[in-house]
Amino acid sequence: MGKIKKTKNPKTAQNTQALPFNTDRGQHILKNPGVVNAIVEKSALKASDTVFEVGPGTGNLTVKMLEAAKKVVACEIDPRMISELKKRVLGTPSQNKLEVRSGDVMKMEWPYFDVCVANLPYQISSPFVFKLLLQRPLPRYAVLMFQKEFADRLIAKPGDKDYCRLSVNVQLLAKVDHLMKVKRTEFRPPPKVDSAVVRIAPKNPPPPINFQVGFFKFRKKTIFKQNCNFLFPIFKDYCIFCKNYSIF
Ligand SMILES: C[S@@+](CC[C@H](N)C(=O)[O-])C[C@H]1O[C@@H](n2cnc3c(N)ncnc32)[C@H](O)[C@@H]1O
Repeated sequence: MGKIKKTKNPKTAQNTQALPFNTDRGQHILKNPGVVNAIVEKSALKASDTVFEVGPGTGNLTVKMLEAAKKVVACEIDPRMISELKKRVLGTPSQNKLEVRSGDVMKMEWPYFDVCVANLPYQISSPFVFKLLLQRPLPRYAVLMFQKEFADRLIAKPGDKDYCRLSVNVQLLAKVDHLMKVKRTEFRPPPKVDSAVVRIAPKNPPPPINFQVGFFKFRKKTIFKQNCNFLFPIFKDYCIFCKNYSIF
C-alpha cells in the first residue's frame, strides 16, 4: 500500500510524511489485496491491451494491471496521488508501461484504450458511463466499481424494483454484468455505502442512434409532447418502450 494515512481533517493535517485522504474527491483506497487481485483477474486483460484507469490513487490496481497489460494510461485529478504512483513504479520493469495524465477525467480528451478499469469516484458515475458509451473507437469493455445502489440500477431488468431510465439507456447500448460485491470495510477510509463491480461491454456495432437527436439531448416530457413519427425507428421504439414501462 502507499504511504497514505487517514486524518480526520485533511486541511489541518500536521503529518508531512503522509498524505491525507480527500473524501470529497472520492479517495477511498482499496486496502484488501485480495479484492484488488479479484478485480484485475475479472478484467481478463490481454498482454496486448492498453488499459485506461481512472483515479489510480496510490496505484494498488495500477501496479497489478501493469503486470498483465501492454500499457496503462492512468488519469488522476490529485497531483499528490500522481506523485505517489510515479514513486511506486520508479525503477521497476513497469515504469515504461505507465502513462499518467493529470486532470479531471470528465474534462479531458480520452486516450485510445481497449479496456477501462476503475474504482471510480462515485460522484462522476453517471456522466462517466455515458461518456464511456460515446467513446470511439469502442473499448472491448469496462470493469468499474460503483456504489452498490448505482450498480443495482445499471443491471436491473424489466420488473425489478431498481429498473429505471439509467437501466434502459445503458442496456440499450451495452451488455451489463454484475461481477462482485465489495463491502465498505474493504476501503480506507471506509465510505458510507457498499460497492459493486460491474462489467459494461458496449454493443459493437452500436445501435444506429443519432446522438444529435437522441435521448441524451432530449427530456422525455419534451419527446412525448411531440409526434414520435419524426424520430427514426430505433429511437421511436425506445420512446414507446419507455412509455410502456413508465420510465421517465
Ligand atoms: C475511489 S479512489 C480509487 C483509488 C485506487 N484506484 C484504489 O482502488 O485504491 C478514486 C480516485 O479517483 C481520483 N479522482 C476523483 N475525481 C476524479 C476526476 N474527476 N478525474 C480523475 N480522477 C479523479 C481520486 O483522487 C482518487 O485517487
